[in-house]
Amino acid sequence: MDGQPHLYSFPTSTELCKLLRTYVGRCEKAGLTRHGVFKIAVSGGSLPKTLATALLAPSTSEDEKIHWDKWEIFFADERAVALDHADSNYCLLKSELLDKIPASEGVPAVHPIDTDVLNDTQEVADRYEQLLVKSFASRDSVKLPIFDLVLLGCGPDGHTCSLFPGHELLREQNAWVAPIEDSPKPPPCRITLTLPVVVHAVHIAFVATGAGKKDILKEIFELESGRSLPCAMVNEGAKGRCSWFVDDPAVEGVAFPPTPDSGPDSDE
Ligand SMILES: O=C1O[C@H](COP(=O)(O)O)[C@@H](O)[C@H](O)[C@H]1O
Repeated sequence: MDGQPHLYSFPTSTELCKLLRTYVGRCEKAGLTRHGVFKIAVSGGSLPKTLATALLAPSTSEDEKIHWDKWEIFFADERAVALDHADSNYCLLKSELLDKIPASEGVPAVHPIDTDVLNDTQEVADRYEQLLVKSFASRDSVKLPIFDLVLLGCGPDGHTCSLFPGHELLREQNAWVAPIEDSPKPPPCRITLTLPVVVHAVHIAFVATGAGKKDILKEIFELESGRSLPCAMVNEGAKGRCSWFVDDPAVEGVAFPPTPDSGPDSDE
């Protein structure tokens, strides 16, 4: 695998969703081969809707089939709010995707935050980290958890998860999950996977669609000033394990380093 992030650009989000499904399916297969389950961390924002379109479409072949009962779903970041709150990433994923999975296709294991301690964001983060320790302990020597796939969004300011530009959390090296109480995007109190955990995953993929992402993608991929943005730091840390799924409006006029292969992770 080469040392650069892969960039897959599609005329429309319909085409993007088709390839995103193929990519997630390959990541799932690799996870199942490796350890019999598929451990995925998902983001909020615009991602759950796109992911739902990709994954809820009927499968056209056995290869395309999603084995939901083998999925363990974690949250790349979460807002410190009740699970039925409009700001909750869990709530969003549930309404967009989880509630729509046909029962006959199996039920994924979903790991939301512990909402008993919402008044203490550090404790919410600590408990989520403990959950990861338990979930990953039997497999790894748990220096860092290794997700099979982390699915990320790219905010218009270059943030990803709840890692914001210039924030001290970008320097966190020890915690797996960290609290943030001064998020520049509301709500202020959140928890997030830290950068070392995100870039340690087997695969990392960004999904960014729409003309609203054009300026920030230009900065991330073309400009020196973009190198310190959280999304660019993921690119730098994950290199060839990182893929971007974008539509044409999101990358109009953006010059990218060439992607050397013909399809998502075709070298695996
Ligand atoms: O606040 C958040 O924003 C980012 C980006 O969202 P998008 O709507 O621009 O895709 C998201 O990835 C993150 O999970 C969420 O908490």
